[in-house]
Amino acid sequence: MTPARMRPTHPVDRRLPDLVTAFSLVSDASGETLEGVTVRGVTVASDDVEPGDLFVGIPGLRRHGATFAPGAVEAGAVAVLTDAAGAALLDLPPDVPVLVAEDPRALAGPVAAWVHGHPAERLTTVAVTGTNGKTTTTYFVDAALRAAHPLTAVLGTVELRIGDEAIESPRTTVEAPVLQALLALALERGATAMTTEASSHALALHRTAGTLFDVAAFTNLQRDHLDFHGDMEGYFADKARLFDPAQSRRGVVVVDDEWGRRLAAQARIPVETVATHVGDPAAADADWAVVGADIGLDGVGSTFVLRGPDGTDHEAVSPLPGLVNVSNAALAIVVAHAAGVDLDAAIDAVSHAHAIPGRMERVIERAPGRPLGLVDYAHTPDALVLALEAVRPITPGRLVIVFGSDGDRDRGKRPIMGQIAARLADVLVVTDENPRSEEPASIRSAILTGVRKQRPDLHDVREVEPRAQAIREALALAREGDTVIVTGKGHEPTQEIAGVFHRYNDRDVLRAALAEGVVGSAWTDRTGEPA
Ligand SMILES: CC(=O)N[C@H]1[C@@H](OP(=O)(O)OP(=O)(O)OC[C@H]2O[C@@H](n3ccc(=O)[nH]c3=O)[C@H](O)[C@@H]2O)O[C@H](CO)[C@@H](O)[C@@H]1O[C@H](C)C(=O)N[C@@H](C)C(=O)N[C@H](CCC(=O)O)C(=O)O
Ligand SMILES: Nc1ncnc2c1ncn2[C@@H]1O[C@H](COP(=O)(O)OP(=O)(O)OP(=O)(O)O)[C@@H](O)[C@H]1O
Repeated sequence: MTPARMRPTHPVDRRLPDLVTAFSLVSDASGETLEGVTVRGVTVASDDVEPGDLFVGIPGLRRHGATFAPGAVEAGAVAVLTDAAGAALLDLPPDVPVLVAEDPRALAGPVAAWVHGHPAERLTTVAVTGTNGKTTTTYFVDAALRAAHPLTAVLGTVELRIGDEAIESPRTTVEAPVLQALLALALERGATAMTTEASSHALALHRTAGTLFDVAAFTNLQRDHLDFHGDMEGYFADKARLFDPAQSRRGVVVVDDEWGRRLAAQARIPVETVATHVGDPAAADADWAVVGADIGLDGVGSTFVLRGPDGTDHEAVSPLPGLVNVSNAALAIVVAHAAGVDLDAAIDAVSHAHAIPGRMERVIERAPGRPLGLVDYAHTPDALVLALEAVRPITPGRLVIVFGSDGDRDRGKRPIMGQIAARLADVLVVTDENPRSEEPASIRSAILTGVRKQRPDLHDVREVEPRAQAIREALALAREGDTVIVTGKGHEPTQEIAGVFHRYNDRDVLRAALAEGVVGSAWTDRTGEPA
């Protein structure tokens, strides 16, 4: 099923004249024409139209959505909402009312919320924004919300999940009408809470408009997406939109970086602050602070002490490796508490949070005769450093990495990623990620240029394709005490090669290789050297 089809199964027919009145829309249709029309869904994409929909023709960044109104009407749209420029493009049958508003993109969410009966008002809702850690934090928050809510929904980069039913997600934050329909469906299924990632694109493009979140969360801000937001100020301003009274009731902000401190100072909603770096001066002024952390608990996660606003210390656990996940876990606990979950229950639930698909996911558990096998989404230099630094303290043996770099994307990062891997890991298996239209060998070659800077003799470096074979070779090289980390693709269910999406998943390959008995097979006891 596609996300656009995840709609309530019992939609309510809403009278178009009521919608016109509720949003003060201008209509070209006579009162009589409007009178007979009812809408039961909303979409901004002609391909997603279902019979009975209102099609919103958005003036896009590339083209005007109104151009696609005839196709939308053919597919069953009963009315069109657009702006004056869009209306001027239209030549529709006279029985299809055209409604005009100044900013249809900003209205798509509120109109969809209205059509679906404002589902968010009947759910506990949380939105998580920030450059890194959104997915992880969202799943930790969901784990904590489940302590108080029998059925929850979680929406983000990895999947769109309601209870135990999930479909692949097309992007980090779905289109505004899709979000409202998902909320309505979640309600129908009996959910009482929902957590979503809110990307900066989504906030800039009003995809979350129409929902007043109970709690908004901010992880951090690092350089990213400047092609879209212009500069860091623009990027920050778009993230800050989530902390507006029209968008969220209250906020929880990590104040480890300057952007978080600015956000907390300027937000026009009540904000609780969280400092997650032990010993950071920011902790003195923060409401919540991580005052001690012990990484490597049970060979993987970490324990930490979270000091609350009343000065009480709480022992907590992050089930995922590395200090960044102490940050994410601390934030999630405070967010869930702000959303009404008992603090001890939130702490307990986060400590037992299930694996997050492709985020430091433990696919092979460390065991006698076996390495630890992890899959992580790190696909930028910064994330790669964090991932490898997180894994080193939990690796008594050698750290083996399988990695590549994307085609048709930032070429500059390829040698940097190679150099980082050579510096922070012991054994490197360089392979393909999503080569897209590029020649895979030339991407690997650029990575190896960076590897050579750090390790000119290429000792313990292999170049292997295809990716599945690279994972098998890494496992063959690994022994008890080692860690094999496969980075770059995380949960992704496909690999894009020469324009074709092939079904492929790192976790499946790791599991299959384990089952085939590949672990350690490259070693011969006689020589002590891998074959
Ligand atoms: C850069 C960006 O975010 N673009 C978004 C923007 O597109 P746009 O304004 O360029 O749309 P357009 O192509 O000019 O089309 C205008 C309108 O015509 C409609 N249309 C277009 C073609 C057609 O056949 N029928 C039709 O109805 C489109 O749905 C749209 O409503 O508005 C569209 C409608 O809301 C979005 O679908 C589209 O997201 C595109 C698909 C996208 O890829 N966005 C990515 C960059 C994104 O949002 N990523 C973030 C995560 C970023 C990260 O952290 O990595 C995310 O939340 O996933
Ligand atoms: N709090 C954090 N600070 C910095 N880096 C982090 C943090 N949490 C996770 N990371 C790193 O960022 C990468 C992506 O993590 P995650 O998927 O949770 O973030 P995200 O914001 O959802 O990013 P994306 O939208 O790309 O999935 C991981 O590889 C991890 O190593």
